[in-house]
This record gives sequence, structure tokens and C-alpha cells, in this order.
Amino acid sequence: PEEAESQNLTDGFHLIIDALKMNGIENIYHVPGIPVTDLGRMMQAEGMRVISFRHESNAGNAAAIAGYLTRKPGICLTVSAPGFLNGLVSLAHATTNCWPMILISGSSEREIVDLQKGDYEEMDQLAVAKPLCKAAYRILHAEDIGVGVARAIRAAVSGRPGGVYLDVPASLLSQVMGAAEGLKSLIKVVDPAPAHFPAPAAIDRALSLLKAAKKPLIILGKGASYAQCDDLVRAFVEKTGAPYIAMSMAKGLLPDDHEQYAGAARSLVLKEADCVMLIGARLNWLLSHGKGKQWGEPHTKKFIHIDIDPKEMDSNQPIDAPLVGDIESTLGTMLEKMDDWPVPPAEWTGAVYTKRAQNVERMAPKLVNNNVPMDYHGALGRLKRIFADHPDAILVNEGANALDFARSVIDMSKPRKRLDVGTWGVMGIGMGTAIAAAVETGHPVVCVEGDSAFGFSGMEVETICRYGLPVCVVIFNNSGIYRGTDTDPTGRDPGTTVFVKEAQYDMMMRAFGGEGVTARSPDDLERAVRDAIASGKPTLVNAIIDPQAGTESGRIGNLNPQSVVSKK
Ligand SMILES: Nc1ncnc2c1ncn2[C@@H]1O[C@H](COP(=O)(O)OP(=O)(O)O)[C@@H](O)[C@H]1O
Ligand SMILES: Cc1ncc(Cc2csc(CCOP(=O)(O)OP(=O)(O)O)c2C)c(N)n1
Ligand SMILES: [Mg+2]
Repeated sequence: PEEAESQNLTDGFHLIIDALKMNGIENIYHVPGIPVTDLGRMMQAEGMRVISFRHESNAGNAAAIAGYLTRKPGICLTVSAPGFLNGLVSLAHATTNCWPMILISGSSEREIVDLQKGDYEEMDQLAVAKPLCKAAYRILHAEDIGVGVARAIRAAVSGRPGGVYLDVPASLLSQVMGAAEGLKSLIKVVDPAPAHFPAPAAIDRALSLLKAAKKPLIILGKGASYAQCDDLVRAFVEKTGAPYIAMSMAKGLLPDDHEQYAGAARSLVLKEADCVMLIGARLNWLLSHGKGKQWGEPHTKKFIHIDIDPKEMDSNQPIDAPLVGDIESTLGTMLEKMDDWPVPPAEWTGAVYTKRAQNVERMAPKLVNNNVPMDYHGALGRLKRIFADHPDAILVNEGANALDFARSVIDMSKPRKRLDVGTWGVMGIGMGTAIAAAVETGHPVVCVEGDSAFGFSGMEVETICRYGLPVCVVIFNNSGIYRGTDTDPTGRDPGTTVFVKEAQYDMMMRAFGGEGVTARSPDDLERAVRDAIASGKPTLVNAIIDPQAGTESGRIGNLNPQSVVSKK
């Protein structure tokens, strides 16, 4: 190092660090190992925040949600082959959710991989990654590191955001070049996510369609949350006066108690609306592809759709007014032309808000009980109150019943506070997501986890304790996947979807120095979670839920194929 200093040299290690830091990237989600062990150490030594995990899938989920929360690519750094593969699920998950993430993996040298000479952890990682992410690059020469990192950043955040793979062969890291020349080779990316305005004709077409609607409905998706133009979204929704619904991660863009929020009247508005405006939401399986009885098919609804990806239009239903552009530019332009905007007919808004009140009324009594064993609604009624008292707290949520019930019971009042399984419905996002939410925002994080969902990433409770993160994990422990009542018809083994009855998950958190509590009643649960938020200490609340309380696959059991062949 001394002579390098004296001859003023730099190397691949330092060029990668400098390129990331130059572009405002400071956090690295990582599992150490050959050939990136020293890269991780040097990143930390240079002041970057390197969070080391117990499995790359969790580091990847952390990087994915960091991208969603910050609009900068979340960085996951892994070893080659198995470590790279472990990170791929999260890279594909980020790409599916349109979140910017870069998976940087060490790899073997081309000359060895291409002749399959059998290296330590040998794999043609670039080829494997390409089909699963938005873009994939490999850097072979130190002087190309600036370009490689710049292109990875731009690919991750421009247009429809997504996951990018950046392949770093081991020898690249130790390549040396002149420090001055190295600095010159680095690129500070200018305007990485350029604004994208729809054509004026497209704006006018959409406005006239929306203005003519007798029963307009706005659907906000997580793309609208990601855009971070919250005031504009609110101003637009309020200017239209239209009822709106929010997809799960768009909850809180406008507060869930907003007078135009129609979440509790979702069935009515989807069936009856005559003009539906999608803002950063895809008409995919989560919206039944815009088809079927839920949409009052056959229907003659008009669709207006804002999306930055032109290929999204007509994906499921013909779009009458496509608006291809970024949400901020599009809504800003529309608002400028909406001065004397008519309010929607009172019979429409009246019908929607009456239905909403009826449904809220029906749900209310279920949420105020102190039953033992707990059911989902009794437990969630308390968490609803806690989140109302802590609007800055972040809710991480996964499971089946644990997910479906929490999504409709726990209201959000601020944007980007509900982080869940996303478009794929991935189990296991919990701990990685919680860790990145705490690291990126500093706010308290409460994870509402099914016991099966928790099991996918549960080892990271050690990571949470090691970094002393303000994370409270609430496990809805119904002793099983969906329910704890499955049986093996032969009587030999446990049922396929049951777990050890009332497993003591709280002991896991205590094992690493965190707080572990068992809650048997809603009162116990409320006290334990409020104490955790107050203390800011890593806490796991093992909430014992009645195994009879749930249903299989929550609300989407119908997606399972059914066997019509009678048993032999
Ligand atoms: N800044 C943006 N402007 C416009 N569209 C965006 C922006 N960011 C993401 N998107 C789009 O938002 C959509 C997000 O849809 P989706 O993930 O289906 O949301 P949800 O599941 O909440 O309905 C994607 O089609 C993506 O292309
Ligand atoms: C990577 C992956 N593997 C399996 C599955 C399939 C699944 C969907 S929901 C779920 C767990 C439901 O049980 P849990 O205890 O969490 O919740 P609850 O209903 O309250 O009992 C599984 C295994 C998915 N979606 N992703
Ligand atoms: Mg369960």
C-alpha cells in the first residue's frame, strides 16, 4: 500500500467504492466471502454502512426495498455462484416490483469459466442472471469500472425501475491503475431517471374521458408511492373529487381515513365504476386482470392508465387513454388543465361512501375483543390503534391470513409505510425488508408476520440484534401455514401445513440479546408492542393465535388447481 500511495495508484477495490460513493450510494447489504471479503471490509473502512446478513436472500430483499424507499439502487454484494444464486430471487423480485436494485457478485475469471476448468464456485453468472433482471453487465478492466457502475445505476432507476446484475471477476479488484487516471474514468451520473412527459394529445384525451365520467374511480399503485410526488398525487385525487382505492403498498399515499378513500367499498367501486384511472398500478392478477364478475363483466368501462412503461398498456384490458410518462410529470401537466373541474355526481360518491360506512360499521365490533385464544381481528384491532398512534412507524407484513387481514384492518396515514410481499406474494421478505426499512429511515419498524412467513428469514433476528435495530417482530402464531389444523390421513406424520404447536419463537430473539415476549391476549399484545416501540429494542412478540381462526391461502385459495380425479 505504501508504494501504491507513493506512486499514487488506485485499484479495482477503490474504484468500485469511489464510483458508488460518487453517486450517493452509501449502504451495502452483504454476506461476506471470497472473492469480496476485502471489498466489504474496505467499503466499511471508507465509511460506507455495510450490513452483513446470515443469508443473501435477505440481504437482497433489503437492497430491493432500499431501492423502493430511496429511489437510489439498493446494493446487494455477494460471493460467487451459490451466494450469487441466493441473491437472484431478490433481484428477480425487485425487477417484478419495479424497484431499483443492483446485485454485485464476485465471479471467476472468464478464461476459467469459458473453458469450464472447474474453479472454486465457478458459474457463468452473467448468463444466468440476464433473463431474471432488467439489465446485466460484467466489468473486466479497472478503467471500465466508472462506466460499469454508471450504466448499472442508470439501468436500475431510469424508465421502469428494476434489478440490475453487475458481475465483478475477482482479478478486476486487484487490477492497479494511476490514481489520477482512475479518478477521471469515474462517472457521476447526471439525471439518472429523466422526466418523461406524455404528449399533449394524450393528456387532453385522458382529461376529456375523466371529465365525462359519471362514476370515476382512481386506483393508486406502488408506482405512485415510488414516484415520491406525494403532494401532487393528493392534489390530483382531490381535484378530481373521485373515489380512489390504494393497492397495498400505495396505502398511506393519501391517509386511509381520507374522505375519498373507498377501500372499504372496493367491491362496489370495481363493479360499478364507468371510468377507471390506473396510476402506477398494473391491471394484473391483483386486480383480476380487469375481468370477471368482480368487475361487473361484461362491462363497458373506460380505462385511463399512467405508466412509465409503454408496453404495460393493453396488457390486460384495452386502454382508452394511455398516458406514457412518469407520474410526477403526467399529474403535474394534467393539473395545470383542470381549473374548473366538475365534481362527480353525488349519486355516485354518495353510494360509495354509504357502502364504505356500512362495511366499516360491520367490521368494527370484530376488532374490539380480548379473546383468548386470540383471533386475527382481535389482535389486529390493537395493532390498528398502535399504528394510528405512531404514524411514522413502518409496517412490514407477510403471511396469508396474517397478510390479508392486516392489509384491510391496519390503516396507513403516510406514504411508503406499508412494505409487504409485493406483486409476487413472496414469503420471506420480512426480516430483510425490516432491516433495510430501519437502516434507511431510522423509524421504528413493526413486522406483522405469519409464523410460516417468519420462518423463511427468521435467522436474521441475530442481524437485527447485532445492529440494535428498532424492529419489533410480531408473529401471528397459529401453529401452521394458513392454519394449524392439517392432519396426515395415514396418521404417520404431522399434516403438511402444521408446525410445532405454540412454538416459542420469542426464545430466538432472547438467544441474541433481544426482548422476547409471549402474548396470549390482545391486551398482552398491545402492551408488548407499545413497550417495544417505546424502548426501540429488538423485540419478538409471539402472539398465540387460534389455529381454527384462519382459512387456507387467505383470499386467493381459488388460484390453486383442483383435482377432479377421485382418490384411488
Ligand atoms: N415514476 C413512475 N412513473 C410512472 N410509472 C411508474 C413509475 N414508477 C413505477 N411505475 C410503474 O408503476 C407500476 C407499478 O405497478 P404495480 O407494481 O402493479 O403496483 P401495484 O401492485 O401497487 O398495483 C409499474 O407498471 C411501473 O412501470
Ligand atoms: C417463497 C414462497 N414460498 C411459498 C409460498 C406459498 C405461501 C403463501 S402464504 C404462505 C405462508 C402462510 O402461512 P403463515 O403462517 O405465514 O400465515 P397464516 O395464513 O396467518 O398462517 C406460504 C408458504 C410463497 N408465497 N412464497
Ligand atoms: Mg400461520
